[in-house]
Amino acid sequence: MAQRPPSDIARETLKQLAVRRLPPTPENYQALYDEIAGHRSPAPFPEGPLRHILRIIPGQTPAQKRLLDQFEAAVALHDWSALQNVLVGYAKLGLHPQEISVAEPPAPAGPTTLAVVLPNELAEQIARMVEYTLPALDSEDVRVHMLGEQLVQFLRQPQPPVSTAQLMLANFSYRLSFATEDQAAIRSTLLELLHMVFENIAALSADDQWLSGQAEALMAATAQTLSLRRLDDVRLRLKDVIFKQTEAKGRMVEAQEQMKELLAIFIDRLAALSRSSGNYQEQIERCADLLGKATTLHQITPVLKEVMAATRAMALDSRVAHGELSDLRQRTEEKQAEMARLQQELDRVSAQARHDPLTGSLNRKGLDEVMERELARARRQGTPLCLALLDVDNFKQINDRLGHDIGDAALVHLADVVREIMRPQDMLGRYGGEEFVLVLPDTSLPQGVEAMQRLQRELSTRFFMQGPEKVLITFSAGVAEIELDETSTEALRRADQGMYLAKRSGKNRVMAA
Ligand SMILES: Nc1nc2c(ncn2[C@@H]2O[C@H](COP(=O)(O)OP(=O)(O)OP(=O)(O)O)[C@@H](O)[C@H]2O)c(=O)[nH]1
Repeated sequence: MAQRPPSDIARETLKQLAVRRLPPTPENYQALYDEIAGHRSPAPFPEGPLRHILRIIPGQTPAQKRLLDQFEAAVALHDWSALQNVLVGYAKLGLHPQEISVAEPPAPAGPTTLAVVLPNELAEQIARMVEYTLPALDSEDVRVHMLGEQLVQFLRQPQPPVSTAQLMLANFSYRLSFATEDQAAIRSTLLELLHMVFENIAALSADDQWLSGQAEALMAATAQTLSLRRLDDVRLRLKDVIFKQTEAKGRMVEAQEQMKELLAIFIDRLAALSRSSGNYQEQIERCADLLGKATTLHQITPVLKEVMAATRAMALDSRVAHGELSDLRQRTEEKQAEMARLQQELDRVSAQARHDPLTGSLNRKGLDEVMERELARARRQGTPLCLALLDVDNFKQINDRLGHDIGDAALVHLADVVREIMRPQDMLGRYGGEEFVLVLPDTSLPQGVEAMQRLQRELSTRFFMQGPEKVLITFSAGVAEIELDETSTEALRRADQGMYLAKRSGKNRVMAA
């Protein structure tokens, strides 16, 4: 079919616009034109959007500037293949950093291909930061891990170009923002769940003061944002709760068993009693019958004898049964009284619990009280008071290698050595999982540091034996002397910082804070 000249098609298009009463917009004109011409016109060149891109792509280095000029020319000429070359040029800037010389700040215009590269030290710092971040993210988020690993790999190449690093960092941090949002949501949902569990424990144990007290403490701990220390606290308390619940359940099962036994004996006795009274009834009826028929004293005498014997046997049986039953009742009452006493005792001791059940050292509550008491005394008497915070070194390894129970035993060993080595007036409290606080009255900072170092030396000579294996337990510690205007919490925070420094400086050492 012969092609119609464009002027013809244009005329026809205008006519059709009028005939079809279409608004004369460029889109309607284009669509009608295509219809009449019988083909689709090529899409217009996107000059506007491309000029927008032109304004934002980097053009600092001479190489970038050169490519920018080429980009502008390609847009002006509507030249797709020139544009393609420019894009390939940009990609190469990032792909071959070794061909690009360092230029920071950018060198004056020149013919060589130059790009700004990241100083190696900075690149390494960023790489490490990304590396440290990755384990904290959800391992199921494959994309963020992949982007992170690519970024780390790229940053560890010699002289990574800033522009590529910037792009990769932007991609990674975009993805990271979702991942961290997810993490925050997971944490708060977990906290809510924990909170619900604790609420449930509290509701179930409303009549047990100790349990509901512990459950309240757990609820308070989970009402705040999470920190490792708080989690440790929650874990320890939960351990206590589980222990107490298991113990209480065991006692209940035992009591139930005893009650069942008593009831079984009781039923046996009742059955025996009704059996013997049934026999008695029969005997008496038979005797009454014989008596009715008897006409002589001779005939009556054996009947009377039988009645007497049956009555005596019945009375004896009743006495025995009565004796046994009152014995049973007494034993039941004693059991009940003992259980009530045990429960009261347990509640009383638990309510006042100041000690950690594992190591026998003070618990947080006991420690707080002791610190306040010693602080008041030190202020009254004008004597120095030191707080030392010690954390067992590499304790996770002990747990992982020897098991949690042996880990527990190691903590008990440490507490025993502390009690043996330190002065009687020094007090030991368990602050968290493998963290302990020592309250050292009448002790200046140098003396406190000296005392803790002595403890370290002694601990290294008293091995924690595991069969034939000698397990060496060491710790890092920070020591703070409480200042005049300071609270014990503030001093403890300083000691914590000292301990942290001791860990950072290689562990098994004591730092004054
Ligand atoms: N067996 C036992 N382990 C506990 C107890 N409380 C805390 N832990 C464990 O102690 C370990 C502490 O590990 P980290 O905080 O990594 O410390 P670490 O291994 O001592 O390392 P550093 O402190 O850096 O020397 C964790 O594995 C806890 O599970 C406890 O009561 N018994």
